[in-house]
Amino acid sequence: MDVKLARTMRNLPDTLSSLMGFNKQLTPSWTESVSHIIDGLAPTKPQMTLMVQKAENIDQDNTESDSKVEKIQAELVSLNAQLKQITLQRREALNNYLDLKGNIRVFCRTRPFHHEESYSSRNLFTLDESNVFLKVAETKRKQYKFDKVFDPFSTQGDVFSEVEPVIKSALDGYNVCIFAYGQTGSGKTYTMEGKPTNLGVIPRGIQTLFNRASECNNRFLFTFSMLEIYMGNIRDLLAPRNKNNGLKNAPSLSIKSDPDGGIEIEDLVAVTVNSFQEVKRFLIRISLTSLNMTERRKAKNKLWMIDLGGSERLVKTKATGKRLKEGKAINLSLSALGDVIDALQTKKSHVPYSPNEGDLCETICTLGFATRVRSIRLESEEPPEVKARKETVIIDLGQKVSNLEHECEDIRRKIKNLEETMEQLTGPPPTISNFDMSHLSSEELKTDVSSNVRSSKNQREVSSSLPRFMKPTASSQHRTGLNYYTPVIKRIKPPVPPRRRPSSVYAESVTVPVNAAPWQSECSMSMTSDMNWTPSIQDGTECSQDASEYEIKQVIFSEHDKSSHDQVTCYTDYQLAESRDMQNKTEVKGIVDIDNWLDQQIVEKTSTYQSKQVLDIPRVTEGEIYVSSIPSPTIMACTKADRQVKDKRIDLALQPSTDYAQDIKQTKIANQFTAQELCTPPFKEFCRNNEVKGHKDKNHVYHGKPRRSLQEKLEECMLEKPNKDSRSHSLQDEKHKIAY
Ligand SMILES: Nc1ncnc2c1ncn2[C@@H]1O[C@H](COP(=O)(O)OP(=O)(O)OP(=O)(O)O)[C@@H](O)[C@H]1O
Repeated sequence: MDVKLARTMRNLPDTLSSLMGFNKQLTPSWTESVSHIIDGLAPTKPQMTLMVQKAENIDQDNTESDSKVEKIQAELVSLNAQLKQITLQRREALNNYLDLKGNIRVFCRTRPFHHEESYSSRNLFTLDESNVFLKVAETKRKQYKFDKVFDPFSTQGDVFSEVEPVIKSALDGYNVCIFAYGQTGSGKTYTMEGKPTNLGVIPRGIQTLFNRASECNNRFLFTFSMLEIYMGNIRDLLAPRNKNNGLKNAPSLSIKSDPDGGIEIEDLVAVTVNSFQEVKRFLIRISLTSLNMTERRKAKNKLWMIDLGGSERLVKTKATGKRLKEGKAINLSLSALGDVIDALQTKKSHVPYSPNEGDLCETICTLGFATRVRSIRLESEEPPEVKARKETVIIDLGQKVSNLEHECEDIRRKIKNLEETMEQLTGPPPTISNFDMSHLSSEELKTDVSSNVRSSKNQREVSSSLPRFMKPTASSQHRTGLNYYTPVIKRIKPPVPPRRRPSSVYAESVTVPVNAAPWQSECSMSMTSDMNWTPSIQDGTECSQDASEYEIKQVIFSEHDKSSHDQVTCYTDYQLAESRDMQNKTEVKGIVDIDNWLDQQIVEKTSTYQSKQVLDIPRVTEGEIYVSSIPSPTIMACTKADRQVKDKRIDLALQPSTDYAQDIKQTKIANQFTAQELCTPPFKEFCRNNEVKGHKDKNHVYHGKPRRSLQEKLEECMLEKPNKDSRSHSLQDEKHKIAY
């Protein structure tokens, strides 16, 4: 009946119009057909009853489903509000916790002894939770105090659990810098990078960032850069290259600061990454120890994770030639790092970021000095009762953070379930297409890049004898009459909806880093440059800082930006939808998509790099430990950009209490002791097959090879075809490498 009825119904208008006007059609056959239609249309009584019932059921169903949807919507609104509230509380608690713990925190980790290490050296130190006691003479022990001491049995997880809260705070808009300091072989790389089976701080940190970012209501854009500071020059390790334009010839980059206090490294390639897996591709591929950076839009907070060059003394290394030069520069750099920290710690009126006020780091000094000095306070100044109260508050806050994190997780789970139910009831939500995230980030970066290039053109003429990144800032040029100052071009900012500031704490975390940020992120670089400046002038040696860096730039969009879409979507989804568009935009502006970047490298005759890279990496099993006479400690310092905590509930002095400069100084002294009394250079190297290679001259094995820059290593990996010679050369030359 249905098909027939449908046809009849379709014809009904014609039929009715005929009835109304065209009497001539009232023929017997027409009348018959109309009666037939009417018969068909009129349901029988039982049919009618059924239809009415059906209609009632549908109505009822619709009403039920509508009320269900309404209920879910209401629940979602309430849960999202709760989540927002709890997230703010968590953020506030976490930041209070970190502030109380100290904005500069120093950990000491001693690595396990190798079985070949002398037994006598094992009695040279003892440890407790926060002290290392070093036996410096028969009856004399020196005490070194840290925020936490990790004994040789500590795991990578133990170390990371101390660092993790600081890394999480980077997502809240704080600048963070984590670096490892210690002599060669003390375990810096192991701690920072780890091994594939036992990941260190850097990969764990990156993973945490991605995990947290995907849970968060904000959207993030992570970009990844990698650079090396070597012999006074900054080189971009991700810059496109080919055979003719090898890394050796790659131009040195300059650090540029702008009047806003922002610091940028000009023309630095930034590759977008969407997941930990993508970052891992870099790690695998480049296999470097390094530094990470997160960047919050507007606030531009950065996370740096740095594996510094070895801190051993030159007298011990007996290095000559290029190696001596490099060693000198590294040690000068490290000692300048100590001086900077010392000045901050002891609240000296001048922080030797730089030799004079007219150099590159002027802006950094100005912006960073007050913030840092305010945050540093010697532990000994703290009365015991305050300390005790502080400890209690820290424990409470730690517990609070963890409870709140659990609450957040619960709520997120509920939200997810409700959204799934909603989807079943109403169908999938519309896809987001109107939120152009790429233009926000890339526009900003575009202006940065272009302004960098612009200022660099001017700067290039200034003091060309200096490494490029040490050139004076625009403002100092201006002040010293060089007049190379070029104002940063007016940034074309994309239209951004007004930012919502749900609470003072959130507002702080959004706004304060703009002022407080520079010192943290820039100190890494400024220390590097400053460290080198004076010595380079004084002794004429080349400057170098053998630290390499990863950067992850992160753009966080305010919740308001996102709330217009009324749904939580992680960046990855968005990125998929917009990837082509974004790619086109970002490539022009110095940000490239990871696949593109990798393709570029492969196209540029690097098809062999992977096997080369693998060959270059000695596989050291977990059981193996690099030989050194004493597991001299790796010092890890974590810093978080300071800002005032306005939580009235905590009426304690919030100054941190690390004796950092003292620690650094003492570490230097310790190295002297170890050099005289304790150290015997390692005498074997690890090979891929774990075979121990003996050497006639042990010192030669340890010191004989110049420190190869990361860039050189990379270049070798990228440009050379693997051959037996290079492979054996590499295996013999490389004492050890990062095992990624
Ligand atoms: N905590 C640890 N547990 C086990 N092995 C460790 C630990 N720390 C370091 N090692 C091992 O000691 C060796 C030297 O460590 P690592 O390469 O990290 O030193 P480093 O300080 O980074 O040296 P360099 O300054 O030359 O880069 C490596 O083989 C590493 O696996």
